[in-house]
Amino acid sequence: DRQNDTPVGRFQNYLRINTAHPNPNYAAPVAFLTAIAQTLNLQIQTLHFTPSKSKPLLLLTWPGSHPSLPSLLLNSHLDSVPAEPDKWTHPPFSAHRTPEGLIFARGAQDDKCIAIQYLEAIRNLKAANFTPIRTVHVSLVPDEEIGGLDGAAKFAASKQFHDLNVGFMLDEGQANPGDEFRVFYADRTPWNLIVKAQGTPGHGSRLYDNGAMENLMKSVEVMTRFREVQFDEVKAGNAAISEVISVNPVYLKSGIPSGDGFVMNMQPSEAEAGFNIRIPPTADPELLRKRIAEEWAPASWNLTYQLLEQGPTRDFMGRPLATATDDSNPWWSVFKQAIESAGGKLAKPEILTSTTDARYMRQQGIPALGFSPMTNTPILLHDHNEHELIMNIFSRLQHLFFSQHLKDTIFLKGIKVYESLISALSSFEQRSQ
Ligand code: MET
Ligand SMILES: [Zn+2]
Ligand SMILES: [Zn+2]
Repeated sequence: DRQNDTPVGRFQNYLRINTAHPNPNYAAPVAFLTAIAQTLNLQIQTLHFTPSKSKPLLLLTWPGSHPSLPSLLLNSHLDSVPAEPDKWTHPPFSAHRTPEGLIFARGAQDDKCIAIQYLEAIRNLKAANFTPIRTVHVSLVPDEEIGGLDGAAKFAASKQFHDLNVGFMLDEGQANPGDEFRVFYADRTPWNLIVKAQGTPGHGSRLYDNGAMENLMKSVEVMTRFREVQFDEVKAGNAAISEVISVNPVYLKSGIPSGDGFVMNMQPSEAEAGFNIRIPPTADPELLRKRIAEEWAPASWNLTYQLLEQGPTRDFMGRPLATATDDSNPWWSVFKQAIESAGGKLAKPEILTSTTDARYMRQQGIPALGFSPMTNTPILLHDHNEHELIMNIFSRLQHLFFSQHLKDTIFLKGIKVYESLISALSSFEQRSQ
């Protein structure tokens, strides 16, 4: 119907497909986006990087007039983090639109908005008879929220990807409560660290050395001190959060279960803690590995550890994963001009506090920027009541009362920004890149 046959209608319908972990439905969004791509006359491929074929990657292509030039890649992930429906004002997969034009849904900001914006921008450019010089690809990838190992990681390492000859990539960014567009030239790489302690068990009343709890607590204390030193740099204004190493405990596990509680008069022989670590490109990963082995989880305290590095920290040449935002990167000035010609103002380029799939493309040496067209919007990714917002004072006041959404005017303006970006970046002719 007519309501559905609009950019906002398509956005809402996409949001109504539940692609939240731990069991994202990938078949439905692939079918949905394929149908849109057919109406746009794009080339459509569904790639699989797992034997079960349960994690499809949809690759859409708009061939350029000079297909031998390096191409432009626009990326968005299909999956989202889970939602706790009880804590939302509107059900997280209803894509409810308030009278003020706020759309509530898990994935509204992270990052289903950009998938639809890419496709609507292409629709408008095609309607205006624009022909790209460079080929434009849109990748809709699975599993970003769980590390991308069966998604972007395998895609970026594949022959299919290599054959795309990608020259530049745009990926997701983060909303800005202010009115500048945020752009990200690097991510922090996530490491998951599990520290396991063993120790002497015994009666709950005894005082002795080398208990599992004591050994684990020593580790937690050392890591907490490291965390404080990093955080103090941020608090003192010497660094942004994204420029330091963060180490946050995410679970603690020990004790001898009894009924719905624990045995209280026994000291356990095993204890475990999990940490989420994020490493900026400026940090030395080797130094951190050494620190973990020698200071955080030394064998001399009866500690062992598992370190899962979720993706690279260095590119294929051993360089930090950061995209240049100066004249050494010819794509940068084209990007910047495209934002300006759409009437936007760019914020100072930042490192992203969190992580995106762009790290896998940067690893291949491809310049990649994280970008968000969400200005004047509260940062609600992974939060309850994710949404988009308007710019006038009346709406800002309204926002005080309806603080959880993606305002459709911001969403529609975002389509215009992507039209400007796609047309400029795909028309950029310099051959050396
Ligand atoms: C665990 S890989 C990254 C997943 C998600 N984008 C995050 O930053 O947490
Ligand atoms: Zn995301
Ligand atoms: Zn996310």
